[in-house]
Amino acid sequence: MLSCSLGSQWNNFQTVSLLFRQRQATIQQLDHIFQHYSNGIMSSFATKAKVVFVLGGPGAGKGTQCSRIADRFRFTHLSTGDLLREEGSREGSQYGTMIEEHMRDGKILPVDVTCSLLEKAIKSSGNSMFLIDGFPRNQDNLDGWNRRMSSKVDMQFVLFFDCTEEDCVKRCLKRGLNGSGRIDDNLETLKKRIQTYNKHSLPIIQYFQGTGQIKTIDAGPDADQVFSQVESAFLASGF
Ligand SMILES: Nc1ncnc2c1ncn2[C@@H]1O[C@H](COP(=O)(O)OP(=O)(O)O)[C@@H](O)[C@H]1O
Ligand SMILES: O=c1ccn([C@@H]2O[C@H](COP(=O)(O)OP(=O)(O)O)[C@@H](O)[C@H]2O)c(=O)[nH]1
Repeated sequence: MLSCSLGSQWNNFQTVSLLFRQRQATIQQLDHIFQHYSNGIMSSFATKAKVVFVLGGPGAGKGTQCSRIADRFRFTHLSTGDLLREEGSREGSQYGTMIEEHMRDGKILPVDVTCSLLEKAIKSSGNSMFLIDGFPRNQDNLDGWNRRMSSKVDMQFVLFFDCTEEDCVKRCLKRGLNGSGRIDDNLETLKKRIQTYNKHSLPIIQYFQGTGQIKTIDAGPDADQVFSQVESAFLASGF
């Protein structure tokens, strides 16, 4: 039996090399053995992509912190909101109107739309470590992800930015006033986003709390102080 550990792969190569030196195998046999062993070595390196989900209320600071984590720990930051906005404004997209309407109403898009964009971004990134920012936001998201993606990646943990409703609203309104250009950074949509968050996203956060996969960050202080908590959480997980 071939083992996938590097130690035994090395022993296998030593055996092949000995056979060759002792002229006890034909070139064809050696080639066959070499292919077999090198496939084993390749599979021992082909590890699954690592994924961290990043959750929290609208404006909690998920995007701000994800940029810093990506720089510090070499993750690729996949903001589901940004992926949806890009898809929504892509010429010829069949989802343009649907995305705009859902965002304006603070509603969550069907998981197939979001998951397809995530899968495409993961495949084309060239990286193997991902922050998935703003997803999963409801049971449909979580079920769809589990059906489609969970066996293809290694979920590490869920980073939860715990922020008061008051701070969330203030930050989004300020972001809007500073020219975010987002159709949902206004008071009317924000009320709906907060309702959606409380009704659909909090139960998902509570679910992950139950499974022990959550790392909670106090998102109230300034961004530097928040990042020092985040950094400790990643270092404690071996990143
Ligand atoms: N810790 C913080 N304190 C105050 N403002 C913050 C903090 N973190 C982010 N912000 C600001 O709040 C707004 C929302 O942050 P963002 O990272 O875009 O949130 P999210 O991705 O959760 O919607 C941005 O304008 C950002 O500059
Ligand atoms: O997985 C996702 C992520 C975002 N959205 C939509 O995109 C909006 C903006 O999301 P984003 O993450 O950009 O902003 P946040 O509300 O977290 O500040 C949400 O209100 C939803 O309408 C969605 O449907 N599914």
